[in-house]
Amino acid sequence: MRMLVSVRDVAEAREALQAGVDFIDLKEPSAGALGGLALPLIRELVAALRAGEGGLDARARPLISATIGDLPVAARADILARARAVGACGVDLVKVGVPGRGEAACGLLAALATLPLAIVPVLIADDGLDAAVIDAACVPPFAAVMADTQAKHAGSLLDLLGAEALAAFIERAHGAGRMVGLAGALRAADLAPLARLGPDFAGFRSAVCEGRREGRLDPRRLRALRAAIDGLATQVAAEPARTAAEAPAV
Ligand SMILES: O=C[C@H](O)COP(=O)(O)O
Repeated sequence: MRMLVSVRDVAEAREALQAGVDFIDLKEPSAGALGGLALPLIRELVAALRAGEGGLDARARPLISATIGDLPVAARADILARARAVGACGVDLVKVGVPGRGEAACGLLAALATLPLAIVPVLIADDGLDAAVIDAACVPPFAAVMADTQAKHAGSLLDLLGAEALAAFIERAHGAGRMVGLAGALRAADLAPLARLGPDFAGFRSAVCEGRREGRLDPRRLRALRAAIDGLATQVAAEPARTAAEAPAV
């Protein structure tokens, strides 16, 4: 399971790189769950990350994603324009929040699928995941699909949805050949169940900040989470052998 961390500036990007994250996600956490940074700042951060400026290690080469901001599903024209503008800043992936259910959300996904961009639909899952919306988000143009939460103080994505619903989401997305990411106030306690679910990556902000997610990244928490995720990989890799050897005959 790869690790995505949301950052708002060069100093935070440096902290995240030093901790060895796999994805740097450009976001303004105080502007909402998928708060967007100003376009000039996104361009500046992408250039600094690619060139290794400002103490950033260009050899680390994380994937760079950026969010477009929290926009209502009805603001389709604004969403498409903002996705194009963020994509033009040179990021690898453009994360677009898809709130709601039914035709409005599916219509937005169909429109996003026409853009010549590497878009990651982020299904806002506080009220559950709609099967039709999952299907519309799992079509080939999309680079990956994520589930995340809007309300960050109501528990983690796992608390809100439960492992069964998330397993069904991951199975559907993997079956369609999409990479899957999970986020939503995920904490260290969620790591073991997450690893069992097997998303391709997990996204973090709340768990790696001093205090609330609107605060600053905490290098100590970042490194501890990186180590815990690395430890999980070893643990999960060891599980099949142990299971085969120790499983009782039935
Ligand atoms: O995309 C990742 C998010 O920024 C995660 O934020 P969170 O851990 O506060 O939900």
